[in-house]
Amino acid sequence: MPSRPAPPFLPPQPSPLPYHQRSSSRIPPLAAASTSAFSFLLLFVICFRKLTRKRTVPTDFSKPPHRFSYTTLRRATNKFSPSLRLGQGGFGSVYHGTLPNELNVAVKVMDSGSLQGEREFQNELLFASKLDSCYIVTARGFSYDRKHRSLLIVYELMQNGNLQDALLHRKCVELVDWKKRFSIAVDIAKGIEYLHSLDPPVIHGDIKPSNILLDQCFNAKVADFGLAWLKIDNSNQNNQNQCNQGQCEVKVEESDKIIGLKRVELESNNGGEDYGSVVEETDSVTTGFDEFNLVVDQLPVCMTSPETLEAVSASPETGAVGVSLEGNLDVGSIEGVKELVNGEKNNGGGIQSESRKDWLKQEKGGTTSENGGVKDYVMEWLGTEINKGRPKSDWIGASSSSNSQSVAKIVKKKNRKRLDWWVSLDDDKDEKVLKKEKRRPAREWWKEEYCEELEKKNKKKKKKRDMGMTSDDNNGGEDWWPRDEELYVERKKKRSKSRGSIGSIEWFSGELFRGNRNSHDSLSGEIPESGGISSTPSMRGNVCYAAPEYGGGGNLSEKSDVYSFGVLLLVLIAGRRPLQVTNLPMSEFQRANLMHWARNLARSGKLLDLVDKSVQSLDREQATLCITIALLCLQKSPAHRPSMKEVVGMLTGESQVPQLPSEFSPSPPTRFPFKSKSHQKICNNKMATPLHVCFNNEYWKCHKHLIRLFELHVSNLLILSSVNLRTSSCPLLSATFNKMAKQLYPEESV
Ligand SMILES: Nc1ncnc2c1ncn2[C@@H]1O[C@H](COP(=O)(O)OP(=O)(O)OP(=O)(O)O)[C@@H](O)[C@H]1O
Repeated sequence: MPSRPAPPFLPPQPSPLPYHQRSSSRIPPLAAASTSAFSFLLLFVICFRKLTRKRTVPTDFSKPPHRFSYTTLRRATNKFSPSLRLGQGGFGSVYHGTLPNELNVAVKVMDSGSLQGEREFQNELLFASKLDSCYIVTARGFSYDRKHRSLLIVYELMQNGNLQDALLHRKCVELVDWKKRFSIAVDIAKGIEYLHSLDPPVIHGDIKPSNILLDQCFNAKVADFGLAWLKIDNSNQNNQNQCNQGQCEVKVEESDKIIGLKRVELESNNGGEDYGSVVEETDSVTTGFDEFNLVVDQLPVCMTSPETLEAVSASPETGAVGVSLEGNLDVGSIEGVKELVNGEKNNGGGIQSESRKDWLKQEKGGTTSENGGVKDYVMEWLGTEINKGRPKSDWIGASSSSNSQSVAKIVKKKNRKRLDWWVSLDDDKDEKVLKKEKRRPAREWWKEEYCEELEKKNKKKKKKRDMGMTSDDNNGGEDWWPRDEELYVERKKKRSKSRGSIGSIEWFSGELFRGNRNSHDSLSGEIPESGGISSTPSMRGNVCYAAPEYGGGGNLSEKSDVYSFGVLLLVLIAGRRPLQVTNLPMSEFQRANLMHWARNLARSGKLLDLVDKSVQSLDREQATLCITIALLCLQKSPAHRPSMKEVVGMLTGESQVPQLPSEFSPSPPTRFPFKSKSHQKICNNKMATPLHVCFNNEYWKCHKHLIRLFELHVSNLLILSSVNLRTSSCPLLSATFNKMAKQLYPEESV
C-alpha cells in the first residue's frame, strides 16, 4: 500500500478575528494570573507579618507591664465611649475596658494637653513594672500610638473607684460600717509601708483619698505613682562632688537624696559625653529654688521675716503648705540628677547608689522583650515623640529659667543641640556607647525639626533687641519655650474660655495650679460629681495633704507620706474634707480645719467628737486609736512622726501607741504674716482659723512675685468674715483678699 504522502506543511491559519480583538481576548487570563499572584504575595506578607509581629494582647499578666496595641484598647473601651468613663485625672480620662480575654481593666488615656503629662506617664510605668503588692494598684500595661499621638496605661480595674468619691460623694453604705473604714485605714497603711520598705524606699508623694482606689469588696489599694520618688539615703557620700569635666562644682549638702524616675533633659556641646553639661543643666535647675529665695527677698518686709517664713513653711495648724512646690520638686529632681551623675561618674554613690542600681536593674529585668520593654519604649518615644510641641517648662527644671546665671548658661548654649538623656544604669555596657546609642534619635529629631526653628526665633529676637524691644523676662534664647507662669496663665485663659471663669470657690480647694471643677478635696461645699476632673494639682501632693516640709525646702522623706496619711486618716474617720467652710455656722468655725479641730479635741479630751456621725457599729477604742495615730503622724517635725511600719504596728495592735506629745496640748498661737495691729488682733482671736484663700482671676493678674507670694502664704492666711484686710504694703493683695472674702461671705459686710 503506497504510503500516504505527508500532508503539506500548513502555515498557521490567520485568526478570523481582527488583531485588536485577539489581544483583548488574552487580557482576562493574564489579569487573572497577575491578580492571583498578587493576592498570593499579599497573603504571604500578611501571614509573615502576623507570625513575626509582637503579641499585643498579652494573656499572661504575671509580669506587667505589657504593651497593648492602640486598637485593642480602643476596642476594649468601645472607642473610649463616654459611658465607660470612670473618671478624669490630671493625666487624662480613665475608661472601663474589657480585653479580648474578658479581663476588666481601667484604661488611662493621656490628654494631649495633659498638665501632668509624659513625665508622670514614665514614672507610672517604671514604678508599675516594679511594685508588686496586694495593697498597690498594679498597672497591667501600656500603649502608645504614634499615629494618634496617644499614651495609655492599663490598670487593674478597681470597681468601687476612689475613696474620696466613695466616702464623700457617693457616700457608699459599705463605708458606714466602722469595720470597713478601719480595714481601709489598715490597707492604706500597709500599702504605704510596702513602698517604704523597698530598697531604696519609694516615696509616693501624693497620698490622698482620690489616689486610694477601692476594689469590689472595698479593699483599698494605693494608686497613682506619677509623682512617686525613689529615696536614696546618701549619708556615706562625700559632701562635695566635683564633676570630671572640671566645668562646675556641685555641692551636695543634704544627707538624703530623692530621685524621681524621670527623664532628664540635657544639653551637650557636641553630642559627646559631656557630663559637665549635665551638671550645668541641673545647676540651672537649682536656680528655680534660687528664684524662690529671690522672690522671698523681694516680698514686702512684713512678709519676709524669718518667723513668717518659718510659720508658713511649717505651720502645723494649717495642715498645709503653699510654698513653691514645683520648685521643691525640681530640687528633688536636681539632687537625683546630681546623684546619678556623680554616682556614676565618680563611683561615689556608695551603698545607696548600688541599691538603686539593683532596683533599676531589676526593673529592667522585669521588662521582657516581648513586652517591648518599658525603658526601650520610653527611649524610643522620648527620642521621637515627646518633644514635639512639648514645652520645656513641663520638664524638670522648667521653673528655673529666670535666674541670671542659668540664663547666661542657657544663652551660651542656645545653639547647641538638645539631647534626651534617660537615666540608665547598665554596668555591662560601656556607658559612653550606651548613651550615644540612646541619644541618636533625639539628636536627629532636633536637627531636623527644631534647629531651623530656633535659628529663626533667635534672629527674630535679635532683630527685636536691635530695635530696642527687650524681653522683660530676659531669659535668653529660651523665650519660645513658655515659662511656667506663662503656661499657667495660658492654661487658665483656655480653661476660662472653654467653660467660663472658674469660681473662687473652686480655687478654695487648695489647688494652686489647677482650677479643676470638681476638686474632691475641695473646701467648697459643692460636692463634685463622680467621674469628674482630677483632684491633684500638677505639683507634689495636694495642699491639704502635703507635709509642711514640702514647702520649707526640707528633705522629702517617707515621713512626708506619713503626714499625708495622717490627714487621710482623719478624713476617713470624720467623713469630711480636711478643710470645709461652707455650710458651717460661724459658731462652729473652729471645725473648718480638720487637723486643727482634732488637736483641739485632743486638748479637751473629746477625740471621739471627730468621728463621722453616720458611722455605725463604732469601736470607740479603735476610733480613739486611729485619731491618736493620725495626730502623731501630723507632727510638725518629720523626725517626731512615726514610721509607716510603726503605724501599721499600732493599727494592728502589734505595738503600743505612745502618748500624744505635749505640743498637742496647748496649741501655739498661729503666726500671721502681717504686722499691723488689726492683723495681730486677728491672730490672737481664738476664733480665727487658718484657711486657704480662694483664688479667682485676680490671681493671675498679679505680678509674678505675688503669685509666688500666694503660693507661699496661702496656707497661712486668715480670712474672717468680718475682717477687712488692709495691707498698706500691698494694696493689690488687700483688694483681692477682700473680693474673695466678699464672695465667701456675701451676707457679711466686708
Ligand atoms: N484602676 C482604676 N480602676 C477604677 N477606677 C479608676 C482606676 N484608676 C483611676 N480610676 C478613676 O479615675 C479617676 C481619675 O484617675 P487618675 O488617677 O487619673 O486621677 P486622680 O488620681 O484623681 O488625679 P491625678 O492623676 O491628678 O492624681 C480616679 O479618681 C478614679 O475614680
